[in-house]
Amino acid sequence: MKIKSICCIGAGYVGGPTMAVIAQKCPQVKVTVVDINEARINAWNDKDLSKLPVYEPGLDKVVEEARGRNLFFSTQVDQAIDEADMVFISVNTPTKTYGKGKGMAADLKYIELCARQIARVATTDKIVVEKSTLPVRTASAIKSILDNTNGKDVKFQILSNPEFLAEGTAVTDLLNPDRVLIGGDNDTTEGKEAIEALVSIYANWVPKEQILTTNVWSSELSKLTANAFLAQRVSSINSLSELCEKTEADVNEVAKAIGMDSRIGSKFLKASVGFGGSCFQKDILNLVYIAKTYGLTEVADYWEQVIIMNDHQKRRFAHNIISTLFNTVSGKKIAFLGWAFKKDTNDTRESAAIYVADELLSEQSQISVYDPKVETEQMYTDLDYLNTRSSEENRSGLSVTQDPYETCKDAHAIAILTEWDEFKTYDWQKIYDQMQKPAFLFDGRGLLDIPKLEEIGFVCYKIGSSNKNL
Ligand SMILES: NC(=O)c1ccc[n+]([C@@H]2O[C@H](COP(=O)([O-])OP(=O)(O)OC[C@H]3O[C@@H](n4cnc5c(N)ncnc54)[C@H](O)[C@@H]3O)[C@@H](O)[C@H]2O)c1
Ligand SMILES: O=c1ccn([C@@H]2O[C@H](COP(=O)(O)OP(=O)(O)O[C@H]3O[C@H](CO)[C@@H](O)[C@H](O)[C@H]3O)[C@@H](O)[C@H]2O)c(=O)[nH]1
Repeated sequence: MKIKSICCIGAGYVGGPTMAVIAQKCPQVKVTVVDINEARINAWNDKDLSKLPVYEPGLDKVVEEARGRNLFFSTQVDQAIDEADMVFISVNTPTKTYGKGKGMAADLKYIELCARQIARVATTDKIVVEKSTLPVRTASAIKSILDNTNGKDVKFQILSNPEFLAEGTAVTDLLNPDRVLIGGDNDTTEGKEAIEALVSIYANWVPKEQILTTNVWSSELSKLTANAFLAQRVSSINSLSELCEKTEADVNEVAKAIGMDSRIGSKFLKASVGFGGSCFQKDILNLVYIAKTYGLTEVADYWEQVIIMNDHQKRRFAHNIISTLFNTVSGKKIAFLGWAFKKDTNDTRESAAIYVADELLSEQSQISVYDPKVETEQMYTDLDYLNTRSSEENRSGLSVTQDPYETCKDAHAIAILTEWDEFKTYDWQKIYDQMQKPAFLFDGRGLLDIPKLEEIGFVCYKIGSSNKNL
């Protein structure tokens, strides 16, 4: 089966970049990305490419090439579904905030709405592709909805095609993926044809040996597993960062030493203020919930520890600032460099910065933030979402500037929350001169040249080293 038209429901951090790359690499396929969020669609259609709703290095070029040729962004969801041979579902699947499984299970209401909408609208056979990250066995629920509510004898095939891109490197990850995973029904001719149809899309730029096909359940579970393993490495090294601080070992040296063992590997061993992002915590909680649902208590507890460690790491960083600043930050200005959950993205979901700010605001500090890509209102939305204090209190406790020197001026301490490269290039002498003394600096990312800063006069804390001067 040759795919001529693709619809993707959800124009977010995954739907937008993924479809832009598919459109760029498959000029013969019409790709329409739809969303109910009109402002987001308008931003995707903005002539000014710096206004795209997702900031990713290189994305503007890909969109520029394909948009209007075979890549379209629209709010006409029904029309795009009906036209398509293949429909990707790439909507959000956040942690449930209500009812059974609150705080753990994935909220699948948006997925179910999509399935019902596809069933209602479809007049021709469709391959429905799960691009969102979903609990294992969700495909059977989607299939049941599609088969039972269409009523027009339309045939549906369900594929699982989880996305492994990381934000900040989305375009290069999509262009050169380690693997593309496609789960489908290998037992039937129709299932095999559907798998082949999706394989042939990716084969336009991904070598065939890197396109892995499995059964649907393995594919769904592999996505949660991959994120759990990655996050586990960060929590593992973060747990040791605390031990390093007590023992005069250096976590970067330890990471390098163990990472040179090819069985361990060197990636994802960077100690930090804690992992953030929209995926790791959500997906591990989901995995824990699934394990609990099957009565697998030990399995659930094992993975939950990754989250417990991460929460500890964020809290520990904030408490360390408070205790170092003579046990009080009340009324003291603390400068935050970075708010995004990692560099090269404007995404702030679950960013460690939010939690560190929340702890410090509870101690009545005055926070000033600079982040090169995050909008001011987003920071307030992030804090308000925690519900710790009123929106007015968040606004009076935290201010935002567009100038890092302004942010750091008169501060008692600077905290590095995101590893933006530009922070390394600042005039640190100038920053030091304009700060309160002692000028404390807390590097939550192991980003800066600490000996050089100490020479200037800063009193530095670096995650995972013994910090003898403090
Ligand atoms: N962000 C990542 O880096 C990443 C990577 C891999 C996988 N994922 C997974 O991909 C999925 C999407 O993540 P995201 O970060 O792109 O989310 P997102 O919140 O950025 O985007 C989701 C979009 O779906 C839209 N939407 C929701 N319901 C809709 C409906 N019924 N009809 C039309 N549009 C609808 C929302 O308006 C939103 O714009 C999640 O399951 C996530 O776990 C995310
Ligand atoms: O050694 C490391 C590596 C990462 N992090 C932090 O971990 C978080 C997540 O980083 P990263 O995984 O690079 O970004 P995400 O965009 O969240 O990507 C993850 O989550 C996506 C959504 O499921 C998956 O598709 C990706 O494969 C997976 O890497 C960030 O806060 C990083 O700062 C560290 O602290 N130390």
